Amino acid sequence: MKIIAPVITIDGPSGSGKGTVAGMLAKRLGWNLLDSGALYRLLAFAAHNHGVDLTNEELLKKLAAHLDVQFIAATDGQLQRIILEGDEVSDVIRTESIGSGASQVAALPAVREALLQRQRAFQESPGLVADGRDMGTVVFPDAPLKIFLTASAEERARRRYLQLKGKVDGVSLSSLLDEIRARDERDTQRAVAPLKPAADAIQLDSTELSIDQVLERIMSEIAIRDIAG
Ligand SMILES: Nc1ncnc2c1ncn2[C@@H]1O[C@H](COP(=O)(O)OP(=O)(O)OP(=O)(O)O)[C@@H](O)[C@H]1O
Ligand SMILES: Nc1ccn([C@H]2C[C@H](O)[C@@H](COP(=O)(O)O)O2)c(=O)n1
Repeated sequence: MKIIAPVITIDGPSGSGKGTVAGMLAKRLGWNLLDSGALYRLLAFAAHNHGVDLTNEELLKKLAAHLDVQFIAATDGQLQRIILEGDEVSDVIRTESIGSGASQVAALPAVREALLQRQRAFQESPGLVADGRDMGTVVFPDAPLKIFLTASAEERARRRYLQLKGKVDGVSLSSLLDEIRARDERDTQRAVAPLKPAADAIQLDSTELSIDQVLERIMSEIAIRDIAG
């Protein structure tokens, strides 16, 4: 009999801290990690490299189905690495402009369909922590623990500003806030798999919480459910 590995989903808007918390949680539990946003970012990046327009649903669907990508799991000294067509792209896909492109391609139903099985394939023993926008609603609807992580747009822009300041030229708090609001609008208003909490998700507002406090809240929900053995 095949044992189905448990999944913890963490969904929420950009900058709420999903990726950070998902990575820490996966490490603490010794589970696999799915950064689903990276797949949409990789597609936007690959489209740019191959000269594919971000509105060309047919070509993007083909590109998504054949995306040559490798996720190399984090080790003690190193974060997860992402390799696209043989090149390391872990950092270059993190810009706000690739994020915006990802949000555009993610609104196309054929693209989401093409990436669905690839995401579900991450559900392997001993368990999976998956972060994104539709992990709890569409990709892993049976997950035993679903978190919907939020924070005010102003706090999310502030976090992003601190993250990019000194690394990216010309970064400004007000333009980051505008970009975050535009991405929220596109991700929540699209027709297919919009960003929204699953009916059975636990909503956690991290505006006033540290990363460690968020992690401990999630650990206590795991303990209550006795999910991680
Ligand atoms: N609770 C928190 N308090 C302060 N800073 C935080 C908190 N959570 C995350 N951060 C910081 O905010 C920044 C954005 O976090 P992160 O990339 O995890 O967000 P995200 O929700 O995954 O965003 P995206 O969806 O755009 O990838 C990072 O620099 C991270 O260290
Ligand atoms: N499950 C997902 C994950 C991501 N997206 C889209 C929407 C986001 O704006 C974009 C980039 O994601 P991020 O890396 O910032 O988490 O990708 C989605 O539609 N569904």
